[in-house]
Amino acid sequence: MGLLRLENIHLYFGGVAALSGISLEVHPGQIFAIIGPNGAGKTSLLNCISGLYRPSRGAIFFEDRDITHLPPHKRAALGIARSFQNIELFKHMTVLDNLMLGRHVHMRTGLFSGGLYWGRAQKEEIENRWVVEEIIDFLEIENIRYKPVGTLSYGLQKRVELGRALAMNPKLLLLDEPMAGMNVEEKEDMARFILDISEERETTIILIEHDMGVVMDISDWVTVLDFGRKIGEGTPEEVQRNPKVIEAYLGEAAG
Ligand SMILES: Nc1ncnc2c1ncn2[C@@H]1O[C@H](COP(=O)(O)OP(=O)(O)OP(=O)(O)O)[C@@H](O)[C@H]1O
Repeated sequence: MGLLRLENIHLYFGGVAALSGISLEVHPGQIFAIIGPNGAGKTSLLNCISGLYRPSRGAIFFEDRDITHLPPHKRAALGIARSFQNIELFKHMTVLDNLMLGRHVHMRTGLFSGGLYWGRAQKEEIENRWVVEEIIDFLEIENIRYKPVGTLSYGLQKRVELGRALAMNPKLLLLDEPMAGMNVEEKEDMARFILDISEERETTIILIEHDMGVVMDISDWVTVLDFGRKIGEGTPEEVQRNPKVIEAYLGEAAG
């Protein structure tokens, strides 16, 4: 059974078709890559999955439940978390506080409850702190937990953003170009964390990435988009041999 299923997704902006009839199935535990040239529709597809965009046509199922009409926060509560192409953290706040904010989807008492609920809120806060400390260990960012995010290097900020998505304990993690703008060493670290998230935390991952070396190294399955259509899919080996994919994208990426 697929964890996530997209059926015939169409998305229009005015007269422009950003996505034309995309169907796909993501299985539990997969690292599932979406690749394709600029403007192919990758981010639009991710936005349809997270709920930021509502498809013009088609349906989306998560754990066999139709989520097509659910808003982003309800999808997040079901276990779908995302990171953004451009870092969207609170730069003046510490690493720890940014990660604690990532826990808010799990707080029953809410951020501003007081009085009567104080005891429960305090207990939840302590539990949340445990979860976040475990993520801090996992991402090896113990020594920067009290630093304001804005003072960190780009690579570390991306790692904190990953941590914030992980703080939601997602079943499905959506990563939009997690390695963009990184140097080789930072990319290697990020690739290792993605593999560890998949293996140790048993989280399914959908990944948009332009670095083909990384994609082919770490993905289980690759889907290729071009002009809003799916032009190929398969294992990394299959996709690299697909003439349509080579013509539309890989030839250009390799050259
Ligand atoms: N909010 C929007 N309003 C209007 N058009 C949009 C919007 N978002 C995306 N598009 C259009 O939809 C098409 C697909 O864009 P999208 O950003 O999904 O591609 P992409 O594959 O993620 O590209 P890149 O690799 O450059 O990030 C493009 O033609 C783009 O101009």
